[in-house]
Amino acid sequence: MQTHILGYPRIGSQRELKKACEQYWSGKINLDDLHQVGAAIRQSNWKLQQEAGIDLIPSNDFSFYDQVLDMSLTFNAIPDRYQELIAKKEIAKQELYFAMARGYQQDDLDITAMEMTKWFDTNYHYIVPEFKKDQEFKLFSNKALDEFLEAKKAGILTKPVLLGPITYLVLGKEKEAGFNRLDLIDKLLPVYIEVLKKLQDAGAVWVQLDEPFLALDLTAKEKEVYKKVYNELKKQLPELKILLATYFEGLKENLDLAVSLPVCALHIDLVRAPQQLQEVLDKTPNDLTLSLGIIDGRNIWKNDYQDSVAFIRKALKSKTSNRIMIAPSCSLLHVPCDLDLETNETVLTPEIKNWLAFAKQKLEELATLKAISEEDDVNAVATMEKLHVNLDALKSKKESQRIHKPEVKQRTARITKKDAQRNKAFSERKSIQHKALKLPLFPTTTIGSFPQTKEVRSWRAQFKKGTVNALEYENLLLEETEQCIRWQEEIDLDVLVHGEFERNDMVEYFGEQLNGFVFTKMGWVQSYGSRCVKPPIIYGDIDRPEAMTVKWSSYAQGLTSKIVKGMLTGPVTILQWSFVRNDQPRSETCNQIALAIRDEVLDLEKAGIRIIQIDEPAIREGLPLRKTEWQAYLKWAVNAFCISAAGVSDQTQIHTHMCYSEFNDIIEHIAAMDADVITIECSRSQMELLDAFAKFEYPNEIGPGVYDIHAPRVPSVKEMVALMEKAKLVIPEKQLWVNPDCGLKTRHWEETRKALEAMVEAAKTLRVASEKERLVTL
Ligand SMILES: CN1c2c(nc(N)[nH]c2=O)NC[C@@H]1CNc1ccc(C(=O)N[C@@H](CCC(=O)N[C@@H](CCC(=O)N[C@@H](CCC(=O)O)C(=O)O)C(=O)O)C(=O)O)cc1
Ligand SMILES: N[C@@H](CCS)C(=O)O
Ligand SMILES: [Zn+2]
Repeated sequence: MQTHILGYPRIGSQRELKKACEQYWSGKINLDDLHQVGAAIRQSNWKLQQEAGIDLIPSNDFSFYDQVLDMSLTFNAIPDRYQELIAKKEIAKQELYFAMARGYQQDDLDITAMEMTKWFDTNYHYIVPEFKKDQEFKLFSNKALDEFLEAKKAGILTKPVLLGPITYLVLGKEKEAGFNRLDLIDKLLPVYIEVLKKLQDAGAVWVQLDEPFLALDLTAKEKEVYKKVYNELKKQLPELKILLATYFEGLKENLDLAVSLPVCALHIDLVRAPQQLQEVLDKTPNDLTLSLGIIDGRNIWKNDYQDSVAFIRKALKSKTSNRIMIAPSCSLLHVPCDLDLETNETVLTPEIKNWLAFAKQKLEELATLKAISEEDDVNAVATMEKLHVNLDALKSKKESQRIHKPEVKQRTARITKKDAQRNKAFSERKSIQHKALKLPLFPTTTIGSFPQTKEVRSWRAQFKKGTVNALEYENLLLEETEQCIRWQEEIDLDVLVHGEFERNDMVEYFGEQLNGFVFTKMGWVQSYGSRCVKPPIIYGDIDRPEAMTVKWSSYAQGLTSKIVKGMLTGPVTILQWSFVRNDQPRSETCNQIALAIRDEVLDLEKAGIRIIQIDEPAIREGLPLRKTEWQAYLKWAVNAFCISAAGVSDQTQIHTHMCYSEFNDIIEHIAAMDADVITIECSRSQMELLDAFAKFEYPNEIGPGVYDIHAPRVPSVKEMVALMEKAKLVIPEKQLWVNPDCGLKTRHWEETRKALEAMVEAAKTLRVASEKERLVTL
């Protein structure tokens, strides 16, 4: 039996990659320096796995930005707009790669970045491949081979990891009409084969092809393409051992297809879909190796050895041990690097730490599981000891007094339908709110955060270190908030925000203040590119010991006669972006958070805040990957949002915000959230996302993002007016707000100011145009 992993976190345990990339982008280090950091991370990851005794160590799981973008560069799937950059400059591949990820605004060039979207149901974002009708592919980057050779030089024969061809195509987008991207497979496959041949010639024995789509709902055409592709690979590369990796879901009705593909090994996710083991065993041909994904690659709880060993032994009854591999369920990209770095016992108590395993600890778990499962004498001392230590940790968690709070459980049990309903319908609330708020047509606002400057972050870092005391820290933040309010008044925004300077992150900040959560110091996980998040850990029943944001919002409101919008993160997003307890349904945990947020909403209202935004960017990402499970999820998720929002009076306006979402297939549920105003990220899709709202005749108000904040570029008034004119074609103007896309926290003040000034001018231009139109029709 062999152990292997599908991928290891590549940010470095001290976030070395993030720091090096950002230094490179700001010109502080050169390309060689950056490459050295990358190489050091790879070496360290390989060594760690070697030391832990992992049998089959992956390579090419490293990436400077994103593994999907790596594939696009490998196959030369470079959108045409970058040709100008290639032609104009003798550009290094690495620079072109970053330009594709982040856009390029230099030397008179203004090239937009490629789109970014969620990686399945995770909080990781990938760069969406762009395909055109006459798309050609050729080998452009040798990254997979280079990294294989690099590891080989270090004495490790790795298993290179590539995104499988079908998943790669499905993850992409047709950028013009008239073709189906899956039909590009005939052009793509020869280049895949070229890459695989090179790896084989260089000595690779195993190659892992990630095909998570094989575990999702497939069309007949997709199924056919799976057969065609893997048969062709077998024909062209009969000697190469392909490990086909599925994860994030069970194979279900695709099982027959999966086991019929002529590959050497099939990896299945037994954490998400433990029930599939028996059927998979029944159907797996003798010569197909089965890789059991038994350690949770998406969560941070210690593995249950007893359970896992039972799974492994069950598999060993059907198959010989040389046909079994064990592994984490998916790449460890989604968990933090190393629990050993959590040394501050006041942040993470030893009791709770003893329940956890991060990536490095999961390697140890894997090796231990192999040792236990291969032990013939089940009473052997070493085996029993390891099992007992594990059992003790799990028992300590199960019985801990810290987890269960009867009053919290009783409160969620008492939730009624009425708790999730506003007093009056939106049609009536609308005029009550308009009278109370007196906002102009096309009201302007922002999504909440303003630049989190180095200074703001360093105050927080110093406060956490103890070199700045609580009062000094608070005063610095209050000053920053005041400047932010003055600044918004000056540029004449209609609905102001306090700026979110007090927040390290929109989820971690709330986690830190709620009971039932613990957080880490070094538990970073890559979110996109160099950006990381530190998900809090929900270990027990959740309640709110005291108000969390009222101080900031009411201070900001006290500074101005304009309306300041209160700013909260919603229950589904807090749930989705945290590591969640695994001893009760997610819906129950979500309801507990919803009640805590509801209390905060009511406290904000009491403190005189008249508009409250409850951000729910993760509602769509939380959708189950299989459609049959959507309804059940949407029911509890939307209900949790409603519970958090519905306690207010009709006069109080509730906003929500979502980004990276497509709404077509869930629009009725978005409508059921019944937020008075929804702001959505729209600029990169040129307002196309509004079509879903238009088709549904969505009655509530909408703020489509009028400019992309992911680049430092300042948009012109003209282009924002044009985008809003486009919006007006599908949504009545009385329903429309004007705001940017979200993410201003990642920008600098200079470009933020210029862009928002232009945005306010755009709104004013729209108002004048609308008044003219009104007079003409009179
Ligand atoms: C809206 N998005 C979010 C997602 N998930 C979240 N949990 N939160 C989100 O906001 N998912 C979808 C999108 C993803 N988008 C982003 C956007 C931006 C970031 C980001 O900026 N991440 C920061 C880390 C933020 C943070 O925690 N900051 C801390 C500082 C931590 C730190 O680096 N400290 C330094 C010392 C600082 C100093 O001295 O100056 C250190 O420890 O060395 C804070 O503000 O206190 C990032 O840097 O990557 C993420 C997702
Ligand atoms: N209020 C948050 C939403 C991000 S999705 C922000 O502006 O950063
Ligand atoms: Zn957002």
